[in-house]
Amino acid sequence: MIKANSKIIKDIIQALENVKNNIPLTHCITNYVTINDCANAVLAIGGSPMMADDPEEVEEFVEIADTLVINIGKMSQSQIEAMIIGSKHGMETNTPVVLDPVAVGVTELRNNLVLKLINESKIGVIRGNMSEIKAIARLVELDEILSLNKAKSKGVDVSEDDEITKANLNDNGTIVKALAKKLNIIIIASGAIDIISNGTTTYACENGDPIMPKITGSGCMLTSIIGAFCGVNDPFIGGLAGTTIMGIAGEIAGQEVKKENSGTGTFRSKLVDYLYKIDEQTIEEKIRLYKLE
Ligand SMILES: Nc1ncnc2c1ncn2[C@@H]1O[C@H](COP(=O)(O)OP(=O)(O)OP(=O)(O)O)[C@@H](O)[C@H]1O
Ligand SMILES: Cc1ncsc1CCO
Ligand SMILES: [Mg+2]
Repeated sequence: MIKANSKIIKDIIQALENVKNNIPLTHCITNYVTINDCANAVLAIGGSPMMADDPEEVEEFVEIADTLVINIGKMSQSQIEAMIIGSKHGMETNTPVVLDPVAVGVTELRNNLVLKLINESKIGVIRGNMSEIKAIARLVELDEILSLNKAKSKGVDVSEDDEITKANLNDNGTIVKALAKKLNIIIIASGAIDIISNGTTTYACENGDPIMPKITGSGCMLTSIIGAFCGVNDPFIGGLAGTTIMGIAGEIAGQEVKKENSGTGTFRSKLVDYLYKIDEQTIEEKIRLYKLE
């Protein structure tokens, strides 16, 4: 376990301070299922969310934004057009682009869109559950995955066979790292244990609570706050900060919900509360982060 006074944890704390001080304008083209949760998560962490998806105005928004989040959870043809225009303009304006490839691997439409975004623009970070990350690894024919059996897809949620556990952590870490290296993109696979890699260095984060996947959008919220972090931080540090801070907030909120015997509705509110309240001392006390080989 990495010690609280180590450089990487100081960097994570500094990343949070940078968000609070600079209030990154976080433009999100995202699904209407969880759009309000994403906007509130970005506000709670200290960013400024802007949610709009008309292709006619997306370039103007990217122009003023510090960062662009693209979430393909519930697309329409016009949203797809906005995502393509937005990510290309992100590349032209050096605006970091963070992609949430919801349910990639399930339909051809999603596969083609994700490949197009990866190939024709500059994506900085991809954050998905392990089913989604493996699906992308298959789409780009990553050697490390070609020999593995494909788990049955389960829509927007991770399939049981793909869940990250202690037993498969090293194998999944190898896939995440190899994909990050091949694409030159920060790859974050979330789950009971989160894996974060830049292709050279790979971390695992054990924070979180099993109640987190029982509300819709904890993944979408995570990607949105990673977007905010990347607006004012290096994308690897931003990805690490967003992932660990979301895990810690979810863990504290989950423990409170259990103690007071309430449920997922209360958890959803408490998660936003703890994203808002998290500070240096809480991060130092609670973070459970370590390096993988
Ligand atoms: N079993 C678990 N135990 C602890 N934390 C978890 C667990 N499952 C997910 N999480 C946490 O929940 C958050 C969302 O991750 P998850 O992998 O569920 O995203 P997702 O499948 O994309 O979600 P969605 O599509 O509903 O937004 C992450 O912060 C992750 O660490
Ligand atoms: C439930 C759901 N359906 C499309 S997007 C979404 C939010 C979680 O990804
Ligand atoms: Mg998701």
